Amino acid sequence: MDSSILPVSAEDGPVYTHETVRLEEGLELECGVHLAPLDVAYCTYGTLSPARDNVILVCHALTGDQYLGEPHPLTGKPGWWNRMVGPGLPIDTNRFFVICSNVLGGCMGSSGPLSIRPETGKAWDSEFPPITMHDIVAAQAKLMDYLGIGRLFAVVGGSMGGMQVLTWVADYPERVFAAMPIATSPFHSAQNIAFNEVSRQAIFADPNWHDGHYRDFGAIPARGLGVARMMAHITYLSEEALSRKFGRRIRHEVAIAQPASSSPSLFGEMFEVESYLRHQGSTFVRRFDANSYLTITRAMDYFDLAAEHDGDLAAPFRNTSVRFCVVSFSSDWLFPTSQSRLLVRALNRAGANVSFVEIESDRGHDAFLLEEPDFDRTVRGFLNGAAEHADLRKGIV
Ligand SMILES: CC(=O)SCCNC(=O)CCNC(=O)[C@H](O)C(C)(C)COP(=O)(O)OP(=O)(O)OC[C@H]1O[C@@H](n2cnc3c(N)ncnc32)[C@H](O)[C@@H]1OP(=O)(O)O
Ligand SMILES: N[C@@H](CCO)C(=O)O
Repeated sequence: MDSSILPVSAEDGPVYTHETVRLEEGLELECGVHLAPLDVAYCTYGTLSPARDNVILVCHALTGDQYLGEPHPLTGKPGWWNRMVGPGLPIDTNRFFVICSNVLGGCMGSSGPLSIRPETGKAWDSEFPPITMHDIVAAQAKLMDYLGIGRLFAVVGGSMGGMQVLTWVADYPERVFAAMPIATSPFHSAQNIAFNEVSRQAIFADPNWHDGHYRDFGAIPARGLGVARMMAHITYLSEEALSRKFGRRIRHEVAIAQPASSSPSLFGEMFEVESYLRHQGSTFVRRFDANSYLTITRAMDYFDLAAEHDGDLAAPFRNTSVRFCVVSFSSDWLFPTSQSRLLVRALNRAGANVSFVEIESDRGHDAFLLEEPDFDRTVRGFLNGAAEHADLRKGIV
């Protein structure tokens, strides 16, 4: 293993890097397929300590990627957590070395439907094998092996990122010191599977779907994927947030732009909220692949930690030494606080060291991506407190 690719002090290298590693040995997936080679695309922020003990792995959500701190290469938009990760920010890169990798199944450089299948020389497209949260985390663990990082100081993530956090602790308990699952759940609920299914059906209904081989036809199911995102985006917000942003306002320039007609038109006027959702749908299809969307939503649907342990959610965490901080948002109706409470109760039954914070916010599920001072204080406090504890323990041992 060549560990020299990582800067180990500020003088040794840049504070931001992005790379893709190709692991020829590949990965044995839960479905039985041996996926080789395995590509993992990742970004790092900050500087690795000489003892390699300051690593925070940030796990991204369904349509996130490794560009949490830097502008997105396709859209040019700021990194999705650039207000959270950086020098002096709650996840302080003056202290911590942050790694974020594109999930297995994703479309930003890690192995997924866009990758070339060695046997055919063509992209996998819709034939990419089904994956689970365990596979996603196993790919990250292989990246950590490659980088020579044995133990993570912390694993942090929101939404599907939180599912990965829990999977890390369940699958690699000895490799995690602290864990922060945010706006997440130990299982994907029936309601959330239902929403995912509507998104998927929107994609399948697009005439450009072509059974997932749309790229062979030089097409993409943009309408279907766009509608999928529009629908999903509603679930990331809240009634209060939508009312505050748009109310029942009409988008006048659209209404005025309608062609003159003697008969009244059913859609002569467009509500601001309609325009907003169309914008969210159309910008999304420029940066995301439909087969990746299907692959990852299915991995979320399969996620149910208790079911894997005969219904006992405490089982995967029994006798864990990991310190947890579970965070939920009061207006999140996609991953409601009740699901975080279930998790916290199970962690308590398992004898885990766990704290729980429900952040008061009326901005719904995506609040974890937005400016929320109480949330920032919670993240900063937990990570710095855990770091002090880690240092203290080092002194004792
Ligand atoms: C953890 C992860 O991995 S997540 C990473 C995935 N990334 C995302 O989900 C990003 C997409 N999501 C969003 O943009 C989410 O709405 C949020 C919550 C993250 C951002 O929220 P906010 O900052 O409040 O932005 P808001 O929801 O108002 O959207 C702003 C966009 O809507 C557009 N917009 C606002 N009002 C209207 C309107 N009436 N008509 C058309 N467009 C509109 C803005 O121009 C802006 O466009 P841009 O993003 O292309 O610049
Ligand atoms: N905005 C987030 C929501 C899901 O957590 C995403 O697109 O991944």
